[in-house]
Amino acid sequence: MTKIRIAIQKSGRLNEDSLEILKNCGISIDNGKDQLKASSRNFPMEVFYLRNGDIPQYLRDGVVDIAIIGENVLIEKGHDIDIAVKLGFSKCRVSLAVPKSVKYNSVQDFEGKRIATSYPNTVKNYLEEKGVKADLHIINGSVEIAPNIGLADGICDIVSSGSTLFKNNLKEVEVMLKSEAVLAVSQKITEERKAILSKLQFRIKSVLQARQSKYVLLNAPNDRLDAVIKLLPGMRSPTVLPLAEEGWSSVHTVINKDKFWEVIDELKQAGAEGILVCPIEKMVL
Ligand SMILES: Nc1ncnc2c1ncn2[C@@H]1O[C@H](COP(=O)(O)OP(=O)(O)OP(=O)(O)O)[C@@H](O)[C@H]1O
Ligand SMILES: O=P(O)(O)OC[C@H]1O[C@H](OP(=O)(O)OP(=O)(O)O)[C@H](O)[C@@H]1O
Ligand SMILES: [Mg+2]
Repeated sequence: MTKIRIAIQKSGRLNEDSLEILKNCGISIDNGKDQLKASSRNFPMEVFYLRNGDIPQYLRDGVVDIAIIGENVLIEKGHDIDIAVKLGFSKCRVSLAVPKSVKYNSVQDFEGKRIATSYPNTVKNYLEEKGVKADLHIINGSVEIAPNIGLADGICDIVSSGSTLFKNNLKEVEVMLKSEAVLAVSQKITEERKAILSKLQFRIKSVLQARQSKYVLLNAPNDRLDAVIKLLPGMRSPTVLPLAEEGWSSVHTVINKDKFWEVIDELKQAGAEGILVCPIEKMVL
């Protein structure tokens, strides 16, 4: 039987969330400790556990068909690789930073300076576009220490909370790109495996939509129903059911989780009571 071959980071920041999203898609993976390859019991899929930085080459060679990888790595090493869907986790940016004490005006300040980074292509392209020439020092980790030990004048690295920059007395001065985990696809994927990919994509979409949404149940007096319903768009329109107590209704709907706290005060003011908010496991539109 044909299986789709997916690359997942062996260990590191993407590993857990990548396995979690497959699990939420109902895909069980037999996973022995220290195994570099595993198969799914209930979906035509083989999983390869690889280093994040090696994955673009595996995709290019067609050794794997798809991968869960940081968009930033594709920008650095995989311009020829397609993105099927953005996965909404491991959000970060790739930025230039300099010591806090340095007075910074513009990207032109990097002219002739030494920049330490693990993302040389990204920095080179960014600076070329701005007409700036700098001297790049490629290092694989602990990049933020470079200015403190006299290795570089500035750095380019991943920033999320900013705490690593802060602890190393650096400040972020240019955001070069924003990134999140994505499902990437090899250009060499066969038609047969594309059919499996489209099944997987359908499941991932349902999981991501569900993660973004909450199921809301509330009670409202019938004479306030119109005002309550106006605040609740729902998937099509809210469900309204009579309560056992005369003159009251129960309203059921789906709300985008980012909007929930905004809407709740308005709902209370409009007369809603006993508001319940529940997670949604899957959502098929
Ligand atoms: N602090 C962070 N916050 C959010 N996302 C991050 C952060 N650091 C890294 N990422 C994202 O997670 C990906 C994996 O990062 P991680 O540090 O685990 O691996 P790595 O050392 O770059 O790769 P490898 O697997 O080759 O060792 C990065 O490419 C980036 O997309
Ligand atoms: O802005 P922050 O929230 O501090 O995150 C940024 C840091 O996270 C990543 O390092 P990681 O912890 O993955 O270590 P690594 O260099 O060993 O990959 C990245 O390389 C930064 O150093
Ligand atoms: Mg890291």
